[in-house]
Amino acid sequence: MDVLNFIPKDAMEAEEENNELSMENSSEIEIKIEDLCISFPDKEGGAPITALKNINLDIRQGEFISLLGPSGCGKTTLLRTIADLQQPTSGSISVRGQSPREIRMQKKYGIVFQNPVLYDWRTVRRNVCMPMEMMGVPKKERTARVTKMLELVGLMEFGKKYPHQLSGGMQQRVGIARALAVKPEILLMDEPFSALDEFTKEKLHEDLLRIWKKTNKTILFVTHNIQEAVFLSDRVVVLSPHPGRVSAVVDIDLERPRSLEIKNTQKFNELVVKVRNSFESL
Ligand SMILES: Nc1ncnc2c1ncn2[C@@H]1O[C@H](COP(=O)(O)OP(=O)(O)OP(=O)(O)O)[C@@H](O)[C@H]1O
Repeated sequence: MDVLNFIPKDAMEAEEENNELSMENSSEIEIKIEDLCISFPDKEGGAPITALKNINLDIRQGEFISLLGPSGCGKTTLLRTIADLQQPTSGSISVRGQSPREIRMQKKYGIVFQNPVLYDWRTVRRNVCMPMEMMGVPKKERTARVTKMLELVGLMEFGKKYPHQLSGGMQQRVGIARALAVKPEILLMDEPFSALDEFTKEKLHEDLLRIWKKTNKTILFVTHNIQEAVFLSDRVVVLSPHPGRVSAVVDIDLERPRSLEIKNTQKFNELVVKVRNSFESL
């Protein structure tokens, strides 16, 4: 079986039925970022480092947004601030009218990092289960939820394996299943595929789009890869460095559902050029 291509439709349909949010809400603003500035003290006693300057951005419920930019432009800082792992120096972020802290406390964020940080001594099932154990989800529900998530990411046959028995792409799928298992409303993904080879990455791109469509999550996806951002996103937020700021927001009006063939189209390549040309001060 080709694990990377296999995501059963039933699992996704079940997930869709379970989804508490309706597409009717899809034009609602979910995340509002206003005049956000973040500075860090300079470790050598110099002037503070301005990581982000005057960021203004509205993100709608159910959108797939990429934060794109070169190293040091503040992508991770912005994601961490939305996740309440970093506090604004000035300006504000509200999520569904609440603070990032309130949303984090309600477990409405799912976070996927570049390195999935799996526990080697736990099986795949028990890795996916772990956040639910910490939340005190009853065992019966945990078990059902893990099964559903493994179906969703195409790893049903690997539940009893340990992380070291999986490829990098499969480990990242476990990370996605674990993030989704707590039923987040918003998925925050920080360069989740950047360590993977191109073939695995492309398969995960297609599968991520299917999972996104079926679960109707809002996704914020950090990347420095222009093609990746264009292929996945509804909008690409282009960040430029020194200081980190939004230099453009590019609408990606490619039809959905998207398959890899779309990369061969003139429109895709025009959008890649448009995004590339929108960087400032590189
Ligand atoms: N905790 C911190 N203390 C001091 N400076 C920081 C801290 N976190 C980030 N910075 C600085 O803020 C700027 C933005 O960093 P950030 O990691 O958000 O960028 P990035 O776009 O995600 O980069 P990369 O693609 O390399 O991960 C950089 O100049 C970085 O050195």
